[in-house]
Amino acid sequence: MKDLRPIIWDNEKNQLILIDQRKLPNSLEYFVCKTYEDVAFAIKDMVVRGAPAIGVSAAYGMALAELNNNNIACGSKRATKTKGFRLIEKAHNELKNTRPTAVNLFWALDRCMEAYKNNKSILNEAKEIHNEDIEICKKIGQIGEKIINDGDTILTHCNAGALATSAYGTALSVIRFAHYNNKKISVIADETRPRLQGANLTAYELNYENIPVKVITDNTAGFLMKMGKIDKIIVGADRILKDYTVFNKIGTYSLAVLAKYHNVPFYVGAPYSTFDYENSIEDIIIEERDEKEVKYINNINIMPEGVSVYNYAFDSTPAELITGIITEKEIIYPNKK
Ligand SMILES: CSC[C@@H](O)[C@@H](O)C(=O)COP(=O)(O)O
Repeated sequence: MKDLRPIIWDNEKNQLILIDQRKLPNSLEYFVCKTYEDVAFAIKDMVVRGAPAIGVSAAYGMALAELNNNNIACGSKRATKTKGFRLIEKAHNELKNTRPTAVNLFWALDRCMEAYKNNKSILNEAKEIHNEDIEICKKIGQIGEKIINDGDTILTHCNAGALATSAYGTALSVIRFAHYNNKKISVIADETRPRLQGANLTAYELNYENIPVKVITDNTAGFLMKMGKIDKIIVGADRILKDYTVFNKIGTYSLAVLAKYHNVPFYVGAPYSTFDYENSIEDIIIEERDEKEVKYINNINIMPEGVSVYNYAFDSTPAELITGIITEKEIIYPNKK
């Protein structure tokens, strides 16, 4: 079976093709980006989501800005070098403002800006970031699968799978490679309110590869741990600080606390591009999304008029709750002396 590739660069038409994740699991449709503004919209509206995937998409957004810029430069209204630079800077800023928490976005955009400043092709840089991400995710799976035992039931949160990256995923790459190595595993996917990435995306991609998966409401996780039905938890990450504080989808912290209480090993799968060595916890902006995501289910209001909500998209989990961080190079054990 062909593996899921959420990000495709169309070399003939010079356009970016994304799996439209808003439409899953009911239909597999594609969203075409011809300009960097299309890419900015796709990230904001969560056509594409997941830390590595938004980084790679944003890099192609920069490439589209460069290509469209070259078209202007070649046309009748030939742009001056300074005007060209300003246009690339504008794309860089607009793409940076799409989502605030996942560091891969800023990392990929800065890498493309640097390439541009050094007179290199942004498109080549974007393709490099894309190909690297595929290899890195594969490595995370190959290194991480060693922690999985035959017969394990693994709980995961949100979607840290192929759909959140260029292929394989981070947390789900570990699960995939255990499955590829014939370990009999099963997965419990938190539905992940309010956007339901677990129910819509994780269940979709595991089912697509015939990896056994069951979906639970988020508030079922503790009870399953109490009954001894969870052997391990593996989640992804949107940002990891130098003290190994992990920012990930809202609900990750609650899971980690529950895991500690129930002695369930708690792992994070993430590439080094997710590490942020510069900022500390108080510098990180936790995205707050539209309250409609909580207030409405299937376009039907579920709350009394005038009542407000909290809709934080991410939370932070301290290193003391984390058993290991699986990267493309090694497994880091933050609490091993
Ligand atoms: C491999 S991706 C890790 C995270 O990006 C993922 O778990 C997550 O929290 C995604 O959040 P989302 O809001 O869907 O972009």
